[in-house]
Amino acid sequence: MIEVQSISKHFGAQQVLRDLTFHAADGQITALLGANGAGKTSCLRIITGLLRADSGTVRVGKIDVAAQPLAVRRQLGVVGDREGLYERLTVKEYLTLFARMQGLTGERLRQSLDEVRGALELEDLWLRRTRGFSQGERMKVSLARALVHRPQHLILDEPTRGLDVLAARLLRRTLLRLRNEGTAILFSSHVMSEVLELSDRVLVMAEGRVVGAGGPQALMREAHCDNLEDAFVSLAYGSQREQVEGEPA
Ligand SMILES: Nc1ncnc2c1ncn2[C@@H]1O[C@H](COP(=O)(O)OP(=O)(O)OP(=O)(O)O)[C@@H](O)[C@H]1O
Repeated sequence: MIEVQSISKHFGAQQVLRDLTFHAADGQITALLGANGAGKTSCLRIITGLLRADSGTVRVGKIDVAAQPLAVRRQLGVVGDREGLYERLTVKEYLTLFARMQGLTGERLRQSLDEVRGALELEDLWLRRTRGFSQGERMKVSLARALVHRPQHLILDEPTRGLDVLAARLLRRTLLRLRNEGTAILFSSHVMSEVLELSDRVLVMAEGRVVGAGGPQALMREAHCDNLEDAFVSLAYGSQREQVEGEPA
């Protein structure tokens, strides 16, 4: 479970997160929907420990991110908005490096590498250096890096951006399988069809707060809309914006 409790964040004079509270449960896919600049990436970066909140707490699997960032990283897989591939390394070398940094050795290391190579269809790329990889190839390697230590929690920032149909489909299939295995998945997206297909729960963010939360169907009912895009527009750009999710997770 990922628990975000009353986090706030300023950049200079700009307040980007305002007393933000929500949770993402194990065995569920939770989507963060919000306009450009709503604060999704800032929020995800705080959860992963890349950015510090001004106030509030984040717990991943009950561990406080600010107090024990390394312990949290062991439980967390992250596919970020900036791909950090090491272009001189082959896929195998790159994933081995990250798996070792997560403490995997010997048979466990070998098994984990075999698993991600098969699950993400990396066979043809395995011994290639990542320099010049296409967007879809880079995503597959990033996702493999995020999953190689079998984390209980997975965070993805706009994961299907720039992917072709087959790569996006592989990603969606992988997320649904992980969800069914009990992983807590939190992802941001602007693609309504993808959010509708994948999400058990949607958090609509506007101006650094959650202004709507629930299953896609429930959000549509709440907004009196028959599609998610209209419901999102109504909730995110409606005149009355109140934080609706204030309960401790
Ligand atoms: N390091 C930073 N320094 C200054 N301002 C920042 C920084 N990071 C984010 N911001 C600002 O905070 C606001 C929220 O940005 P953030 O990237 O969290 O939004 P987002 O919801 O992910 O947007 P998008 O959908 O466009 O990716 C934006 O106005 C952005 O310019």
